[in-house]
Amino acid sequence: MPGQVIDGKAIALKLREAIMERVKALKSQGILPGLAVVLVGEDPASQVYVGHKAKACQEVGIKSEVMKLPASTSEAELLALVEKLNARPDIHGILVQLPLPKHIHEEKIILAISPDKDVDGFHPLNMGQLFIGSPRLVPCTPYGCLKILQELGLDIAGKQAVVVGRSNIVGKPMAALLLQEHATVTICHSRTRNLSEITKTADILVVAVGKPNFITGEMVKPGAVVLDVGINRLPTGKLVGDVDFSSAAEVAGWITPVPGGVGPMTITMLLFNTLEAINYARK
Ligand SMILES: Nc1nc(=O)c2c([nH]1)NC[C@@H]1CN(c3ccc(C(=O)N[C@@H](CCC(=O)O)C(=O)O)cc3)C=[N+]21
Repeated sequence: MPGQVIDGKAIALKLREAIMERVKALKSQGILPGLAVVLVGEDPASQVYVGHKAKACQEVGIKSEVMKLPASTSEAELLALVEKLNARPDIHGILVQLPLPKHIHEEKIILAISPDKDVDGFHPLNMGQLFIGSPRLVPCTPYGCLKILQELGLDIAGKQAVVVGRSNIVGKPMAALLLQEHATVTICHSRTRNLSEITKTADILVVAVGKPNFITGEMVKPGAVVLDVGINRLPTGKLVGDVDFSSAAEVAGWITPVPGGVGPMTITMLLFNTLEAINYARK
């Protein structure tokens, strides 16, 4: 029997309604949540994502400030802007859109963002807190994947979870979150041998490799939950994930589509983290 398609958009909308209520309550206490989104360069895909983020903020009542800087911006100039934003009491969250132009060291910028305003959860302090089991601000995409599992009422404890991809922004924090929820976690990557033997053991399969249709139905355990983090634009203009949806959906118990799966949850968790960051703001 083909698996059920997970409506990430519907789950995201439901969570955003709760976020909207929290924003209202904060405003009645005189607190206006503020998010700064910094975009360096003119990458068209990044422009679109930043637009989505600003619109989502507006819809729930969060103040967003989008700062667009030319690709020629120096590392020192970007660091100076981050310092300014760190010091602003009206800005609770700072997101510097990645990837950055090659002449800017991403690691240096991430380190410069105050861990208290790091709504991406990429700062080593927040990443470290997650890995020692005391999560603070949690990276939005893996957090969104966890919320999907929780909202659907799917058990994680004791399950076999396989994460395909070992990036700092998705694979590693995803593995840490699943471990925290008591799954038995395996991380696979480009050097993994017998990948399909391992993916076939997964009750929960999370795929974040950036390769269109990389995981096919034969690699999926019958009944598994498949979360597809990939967003790949084909030359035809079609948007596809890292999972071959049609073959995997025949085998999986639950599966996220692309678009309309994990993506809307990522933005929802960014809104959520912006409200969380208010708790870390210095009074
Ligand atoms: N510092 C930083 N933080 C990020 O969180 C970050 C980043 N840099 N750089 C780029 C990636 C990408 N990303 C997406 C978020 C939402 C959708 C999303 O909402 N997708 C929708 C629509 C897709 C579409 O139509 O284009 C969907 O999947 O249904 C996609 C991609 C956040 N990123």
